[in-house]
Amino acid sequence: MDLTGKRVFLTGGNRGLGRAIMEALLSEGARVYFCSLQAEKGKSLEAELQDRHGSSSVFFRQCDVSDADQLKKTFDDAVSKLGWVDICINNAGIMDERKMEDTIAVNAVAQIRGSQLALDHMRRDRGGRGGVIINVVSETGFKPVYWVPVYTASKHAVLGFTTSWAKNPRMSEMGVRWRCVCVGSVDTDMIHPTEEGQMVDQSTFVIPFALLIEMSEYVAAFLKMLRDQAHDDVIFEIQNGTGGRFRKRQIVDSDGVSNPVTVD
Ligand SMILES: NC(=O)C1=CN([C@@H]2O[C@H](COP(=O)(O)OP(=O)(O)OC[C@H]3O[C@@H](n4cnc5c(N)ncnc54)[C@H](O)[C@@H]3O)[C@@H](O)[C@H]2O)C=CC1
Ligand SMILES: CCCCC/C=C\C=C\C(=O)C/C=C\C/C=C\CCCC(=O)O
Repeated sequence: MDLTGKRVFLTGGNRGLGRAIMEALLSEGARVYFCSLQAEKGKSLEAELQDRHGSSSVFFRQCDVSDADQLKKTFDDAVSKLGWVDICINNAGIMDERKMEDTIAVNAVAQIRGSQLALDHMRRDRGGRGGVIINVVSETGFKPVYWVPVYTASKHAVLGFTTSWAKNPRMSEMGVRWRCVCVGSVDTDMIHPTEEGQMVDQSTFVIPFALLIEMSEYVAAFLKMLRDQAHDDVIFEIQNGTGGRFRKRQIVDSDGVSNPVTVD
């Protein structure tokens, strides 16, 4: 897919992974509408990026994605500013085991709701132009991680939702592709818990620096995934040093590989 002129809706764009992807997409000639919780940071980033890429290339609106009404109004505003949305990136997320409801609301419900808004807008069978819906999940979407069980549950939810929609037999008629970005750890604010309790058993938590993925590798892999329209697979895994790859989820019996069951 040529990204020039593509119209992108992105949640959580003011820092971390979202910001890096937004800047890369703008450099590729895409136009991006982004939202985040922090109004001041978002406004100043919008001004900085408009100076660099042009005033009609990037738009910001403050939005709490866990508020259904705010998310709908923000998505509608993106459509009105951009004309339409080709690529929806549900990226906003939090990690704090003390805030179970918030974690599920932001990481799972808001990504699901964002996907539904995008699908309704993009569906060719209902007059839309088609598009791609990308949910930024995590490796925790398909593996247990004992430091962060609630966070892990929220990511499993989005993986289940996304792979289920992608299986809909009418999806090619709808003209929509689905992706789950399942990335390992990238050094952003999120992976540095500052308060006791943000993770379970923080005392045993050590960041294995050798596993960290460089932001530049994350961005390159993400763009590779976006350009690749050939794959039916939904899960795109990004691990340190791999450059990213599509993969299937398998359930393997405890006696090894005797009877692997591919579930997507
Ligand atoms: N950093 C990492 O190692 C990994 C991150 N991820 C996922 O990537 C996504 C981005 O994470 P990072 O950039 O690392 O984190 P970050 O903490 O640097 O950025 C999170 C972004 O989400 C936004 N956000 C949070 N709550 C929001 C809300 N209620 N409404 C609107 N925006 C909200 C923040 O404003 C911020 O822009 C998250 O979904 C995270 O779970 C996945 C795997 C690994
Ligand atoms: C490698 C550093 C671990 C930092 C964990 C903190 C937050 C991670 C959030 C993510 O979404 C990252 C996704 C996966 C890494 C988490 C655990 C690694 C488990 C290692 C393993 O058993 O494979």
